[in-house]
Amino acid sequence: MKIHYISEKNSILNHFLAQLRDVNIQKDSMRFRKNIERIGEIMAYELSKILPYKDISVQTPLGIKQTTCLKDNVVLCSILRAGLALHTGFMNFFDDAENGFVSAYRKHAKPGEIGEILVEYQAAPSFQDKTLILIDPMLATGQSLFAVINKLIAEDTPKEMHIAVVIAAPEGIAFLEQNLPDYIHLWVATLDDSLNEDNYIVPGLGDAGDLAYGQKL
Ligand SMILES: O=P(O)(O)OC[C@H]1O[C@H](OP(=O)(O)OP(=O)(O)O)[C@H](O)[C@@H]1O
Ligand SMILES: O=c1cc[nH]c(=O)[nH]1
Ligand SMILES: [Mg+2]
Repeated sequence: MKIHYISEKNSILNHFLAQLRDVNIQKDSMRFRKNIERIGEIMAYELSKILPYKDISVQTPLGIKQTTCLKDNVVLCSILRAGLALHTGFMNFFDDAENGFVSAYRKHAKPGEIGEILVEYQAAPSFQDKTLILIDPMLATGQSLFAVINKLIAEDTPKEMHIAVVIAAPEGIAFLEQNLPDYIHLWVATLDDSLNEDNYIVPGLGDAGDLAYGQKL
């Protein structure tokens, strides 16, 4: 797996990340969602730098410009729920991408246990020979992404696969590195210290799905 850490240089990304984590600013769920969306836009731009491009000519009102545009079709696929706001950010830049949505949840997980990950709902196009970008803001143990990827690649083979996460724990990165094929790219906005006993990322930001959309039963 090729890993890209995109907040190593200072940029406005760090400003958005700081707001995401701040317990006081988190009370404003609209700002939380908007910051995740803005981070999605930045990640989409960084990721776009390594995608394949093709030569094209564009007719302007005054002449013809030889330039380039994306070569392959892109499919954006996010994991419910927390992936939705990040998905919107990616969609703002990859505006003609196809889109997919997959659910992943932990069945009977007791505190401190990972539990079985169930991937039940899936509404996604074919991504055979396309660029698949899998979107989820939090990479904790890596079990959710692993379960989703296994289900997806059992059905179709993308030409390229990119995983985009906002905050990653070293444990989750190590798990994906050991268990996923080398050709996959992992894009990490920021790397945190570790997981706590409930498999939450520390310092992290808390529960991304709840902060964006409210607590669930
Ligand atoms: O790496 P893992 O240990 O699998 O944890 C990460 C998962 O946890 C979060 O979703 P969550 O299960 O909280 O669902 P939600 O988005 O509905 O809140 C997050 O968005 C990931 O999908
Ligand atoms: O820290 C974490 C871990 C999983 N899911 C979250 O939303 N936050
Ligand atoms: Mg959650």
